[in-house]
Amino acid sequence: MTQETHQKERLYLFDTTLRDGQQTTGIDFSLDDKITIARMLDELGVDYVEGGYPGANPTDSAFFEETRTQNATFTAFGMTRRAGVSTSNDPGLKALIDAAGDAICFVAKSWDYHVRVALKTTNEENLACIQDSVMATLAAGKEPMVDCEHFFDGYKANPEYALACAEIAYQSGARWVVLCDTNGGTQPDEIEAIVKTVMGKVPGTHLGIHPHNDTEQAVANALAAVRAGVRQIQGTLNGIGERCGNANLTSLIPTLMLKEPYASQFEIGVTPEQLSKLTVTSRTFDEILNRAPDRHAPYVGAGAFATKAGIHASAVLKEPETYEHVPPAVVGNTRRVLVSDQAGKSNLLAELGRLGIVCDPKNSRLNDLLAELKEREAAGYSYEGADASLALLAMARLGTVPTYFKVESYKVAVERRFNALGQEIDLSEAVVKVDVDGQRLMSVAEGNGPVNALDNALRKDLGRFQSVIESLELVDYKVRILNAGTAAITRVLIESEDTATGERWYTVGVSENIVDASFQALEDSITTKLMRADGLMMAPAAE
Ligand SMILES: CC(=O)SCCNC(=O)CCNC(=O)[C@H](O)C(C)(C)COP(=O)(O)OP(=O)(O)OC[C@H]1O[C@@H](n2cnc3c(N)ncnc32)[C@H](O)[C@@H]1OP(=O)(O)O
Ligand SMILES: CC(=O)C(=O)O
Repeated sequence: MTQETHQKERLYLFDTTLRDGQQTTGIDFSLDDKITIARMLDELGVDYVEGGYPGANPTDSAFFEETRTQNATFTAFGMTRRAGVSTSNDPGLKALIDAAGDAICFVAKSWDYHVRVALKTTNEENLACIQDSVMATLAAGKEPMVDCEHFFDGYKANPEYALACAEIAYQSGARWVVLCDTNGGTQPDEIEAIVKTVMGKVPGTHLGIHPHNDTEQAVANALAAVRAGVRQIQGTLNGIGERCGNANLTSLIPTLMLKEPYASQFEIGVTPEQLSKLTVTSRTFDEILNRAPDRHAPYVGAGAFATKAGIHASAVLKEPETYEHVPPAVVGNTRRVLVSDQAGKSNLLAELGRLGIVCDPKNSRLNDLLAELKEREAAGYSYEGADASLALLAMARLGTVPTYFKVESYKVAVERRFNALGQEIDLSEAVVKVDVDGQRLMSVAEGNGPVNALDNALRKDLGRFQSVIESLELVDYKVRILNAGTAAITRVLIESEDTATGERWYTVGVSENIVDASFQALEDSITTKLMRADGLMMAPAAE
């Protein structure tokens, strides 16, 4: 019997987060950001890290002075030599060649329309610009590659010229000729067909793809190009990039490693161990960008393996494969069964388990709790994102929750007045009366708004519990108005942190009155802190 050995083909990942990603509206990396992100990308296992455009701005120039990647090929980006100028007289090209880095990726025109309008030169001179720039890079001992800008649009307008640009780049010695869907409008079938014709001029082992996401098909276009023969993919972390973004490497990496026909045909530089860090990499990157991670992101979003529907949850708990396309752990994500108005008993039991609340599935109070949760959700509560409030409610209905303090009453006054200089002064003042161990405590506090004043007053004096809540901090406060008109209901979600341990939890309040809704969420937050300090409530398993 002969054993069939199957050699996988190598597929290369080229990351342009620090270059095309920097062209995203609203994203502006600092030098420190770039250094951190380059390290993350290197650890993730991509083959190329394109660091930016040395010479174009002080951050990129400094970055190239300070940074080296350990594993990935560190790449500078820039344009080919300017038309009508020799390579030795082009300061931009000199800055690129002189910059640290192992490779240079040139952006070159490949659409004759752009040559005429943007460069204002001849087709022949543009071909000479490509050739000279590649050869100068080789002469400097670096790896040249050429991003053929607008390749697909250029091919549709003038196929001979677009192909001539790709061919001259390859024949001059470019390691990679990268076909760019710069305006992002090309469809997967077109990509596949056009790449196949380019393969007649440049072998697939030297071809790359750089798709943009303007029709939300950058990932599909990258995969179409791979099926047609290219062996390098350019993309970014979390899909950032000019306009609607680039091909999302955070989605492409697991697809290439876990899905057919790619998984059997190709290997990439990312190991299964590196793949298991994908979720943390993606979320850390969002943290650097100072934005909330997309809950619905494929593979890595908090909702990517979250099950809400009762019928699904019941099956997932029997065998996860029933509703999961891959096991969440392979990408470092976790399974989550949510409790909401779509839930059944299976959801509830799973979530109670995650919150560390032990409950016999036959406990008759479970059905009552589920019914109450659904009624509360109908009234505006949302427990999906408020696990501490859910835990408190469940513990109260299935067992007991200690009464640490009882709020007898509270009052808030909001005042706007003008001082002697005519300056406007906004003042909020709250008075809270609480009963702790039969002793009435009254606190008065001011704040920059009624909710802040209330929070300050409630936490000013909780008697013997005061030292326990000292490390409690509110880190986020979200208000949502649930229906329009005079009967509007307000839902308040509060995120709290124990600054001593770094633990965070979420509580919810709902009322026709924003102050009352906030007060409910604040009370739940403080009770959670006290119960955790007493070991009566666990921190939930990580999402
Ligand atoms: C498809 C892409 O994503 S390409 C991404 C390109 N990235 C960036 O542009 C970001 C960084 N860019 C910059 O900081 C600046 O544009 C610089 C420093 C590169 C150049 O700045 P300036 O010299 O002021 O030129 P400016 O930006 O106004 O115009 C670009 C010039 O380069 C020329 N040019 C554009 N592409 C190319 C190319 N591939 N090869 C040769 N020349 C080119 C244009 O014709 C234009 O020349 P002109 O000034 O004679 O009209
Ligand atoms: C080079 C590049 O970023 C593009 O053509 O889209």
